[in-house]
Amino acid sequence: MRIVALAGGIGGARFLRGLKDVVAPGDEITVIGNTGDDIHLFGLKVCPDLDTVMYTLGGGIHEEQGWGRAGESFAVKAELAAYGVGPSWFGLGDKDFATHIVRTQMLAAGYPLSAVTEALCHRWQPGVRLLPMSDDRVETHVRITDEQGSRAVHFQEYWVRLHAELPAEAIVPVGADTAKPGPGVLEAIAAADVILFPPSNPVVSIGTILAVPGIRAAVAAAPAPVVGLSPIIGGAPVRGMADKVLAAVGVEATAAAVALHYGPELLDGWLVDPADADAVDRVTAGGIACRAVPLLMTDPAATAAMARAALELAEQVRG
Ligand SMILES: O=c1nc2n(C[C@H](O)[C@H](O)[C@H](O)CO)c3cc(O)ccc3cc-2c(=O)[nH]1
Repeated sequence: MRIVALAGGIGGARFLRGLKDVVAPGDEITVIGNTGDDIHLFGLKVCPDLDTVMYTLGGGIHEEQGWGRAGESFAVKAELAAYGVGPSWFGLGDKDFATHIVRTQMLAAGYPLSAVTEALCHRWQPGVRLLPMSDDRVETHVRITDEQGSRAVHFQEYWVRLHAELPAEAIVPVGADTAKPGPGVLEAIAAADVILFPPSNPVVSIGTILAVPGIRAAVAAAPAPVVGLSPIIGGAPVRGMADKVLAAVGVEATAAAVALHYGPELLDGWLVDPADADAVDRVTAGGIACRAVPLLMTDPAATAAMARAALELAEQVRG
């Protein structure tokens, strides 16, 4: 079976680890990774969501954080600060720097991001094919208003330095409108037997992937059933600040609202947590099959059960 998942960072990567546990030998998992979180720092290109998937599935992730490497040190970061070279609010560790140096070196040599990602994954062996949503530069910016007035800040500054405390007035994936789907992306979607939307951020992760011209239409037209898992449990995001960016696009932070935001032209099935069982009728009425199953990824067994439930729902809705 060919499974395609559109994934962002921490939630998506953790879900994929459970998916790997439940697929049969010979099944192929292709991950279309969000690159809108990418940021250029110290002359290096950092790809947080691609790296989180690669490190999580490759066994190098800092488990509690869900980003960056396990067993990190921050000597380079301290030296940069000693030179007064910022920003200091983004925690790049010494091991992580090597990834960004290799990536930037390969990009400078003319390799596209997709080839760079393949090369990095050759070391990490994540057990999935990780495709950037695009080889073109897309960077999500957030419009905010504070004492300096109204301005756009890079998503990472909004998320990490500002802790998403200010309302996000608009979310702009800069470059998305002229970006092309990365190599293999549309082909993987068309050839998929199942397409999954893991519990990633529906706006800045999966929404950004769908903003690349051609990808949303490809998912909508795909013969495969599309099943998503709610990132909202009990009316609140499990982690991160998804409610802040949902508000920016006028979507309430509920399990039902996110499903209807994707819409029945994209989704065939949607899983909600039992805490949101009241959403089942609303989602079903919206033309999307809906089931309530435990969605808290408390441990590998729980995550595997979620992945199994998603694949089962896909078979039930397969038209
Ligand atoms: O909250 C934080 N998130 C950090 N993240 C997480 C990042 O902001 C998120 O993973 C995504 O961009 C949101 O999904 C990093 C991710 C990387 O790949 C590399 C470095 C960082 C550093 C931080 C950090 O200092 N604080």
